[in-house]
Amino acid sequence: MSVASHLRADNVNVWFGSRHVLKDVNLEFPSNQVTALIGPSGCGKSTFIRTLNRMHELIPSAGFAGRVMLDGDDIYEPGTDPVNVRLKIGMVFQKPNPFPTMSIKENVLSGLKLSGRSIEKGGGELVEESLRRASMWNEVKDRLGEPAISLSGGQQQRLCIARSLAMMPEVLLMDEPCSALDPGSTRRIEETILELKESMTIVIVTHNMQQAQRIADQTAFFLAEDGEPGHVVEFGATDKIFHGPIDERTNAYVNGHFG
Ligand SMILES: Nc1ncnc2c1ncn2[C@@H]1O[C@H](COP(=O)(O)OP(=O)(O)OP(=O)(O)O)[C@@H](O)[C@H]1O
Repeated sequence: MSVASHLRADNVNVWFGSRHVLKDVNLEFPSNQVTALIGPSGCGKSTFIRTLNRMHELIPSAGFAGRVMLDGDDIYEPGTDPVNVRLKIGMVFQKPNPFPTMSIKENVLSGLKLSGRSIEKGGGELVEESLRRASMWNEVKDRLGEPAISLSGGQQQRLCIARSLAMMPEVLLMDEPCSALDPGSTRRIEETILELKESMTIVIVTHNMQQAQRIADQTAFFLAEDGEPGHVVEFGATDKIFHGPIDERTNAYVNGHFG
């Protein structure tokens, strides 16, 4: 298993208009590891994760400074195509967002089609592989032509994961992927994440402290204090953040005293 560093944020700063919302974020995401981003609402976790694949810049008032290095190359380097960046660094959102009337199979292939990539041999093998990796092949293999809306919420979220996987990303960003799901579906997604990390780098925003401890190798605690921009208070091995944090604010947050 590779331990080479894969994704790295160097001095990331973010603004919305003139409002500075993230200050000097430096984080490292080694390959084959899951990193959890935790912190109270509004501290900038979603904003930060969107800088990691250049989705942040789709917001008109968005400002950005810093570097995000993918295997040594800055994804913000002038001349770099953001569409290519987003193919390598996929994203799964809080609310499952499959195309509701498109079939399960078409949904898996939809990201590829939208990006204009060619699909080999009708895509059958890729659909199967992606659904297997998202741990839902056995559930849907006999109903690939049915619309995505016929799936449960948890299945729809795994379909969205399969859609991302069909693009063969190197990194998967997940913004609270289980917040709309029941505990059973949440567990299944967590199992999927642990399997996926064997082949990619994963960054996940979560409000669920148990979830971070179950799946994350390392954890970063974000905080925005007294109108100041959000920043990383503490970053390290998940066990250390939850059971031996250095900073008193981390200790208070992970033990549910605020946020
Ligand atoms: N599109 C936007 N335009 C202006 N301000 C925004 C926009 N999106 C987020 N913000 C502001 O940026 C700050 C960080 O928001 P963000 O959603 O990243 O926080 P978060 O930690 O992910 O919160 P939550 O846990 O509630 O999802 C907040 O003050 C928010 O109001």
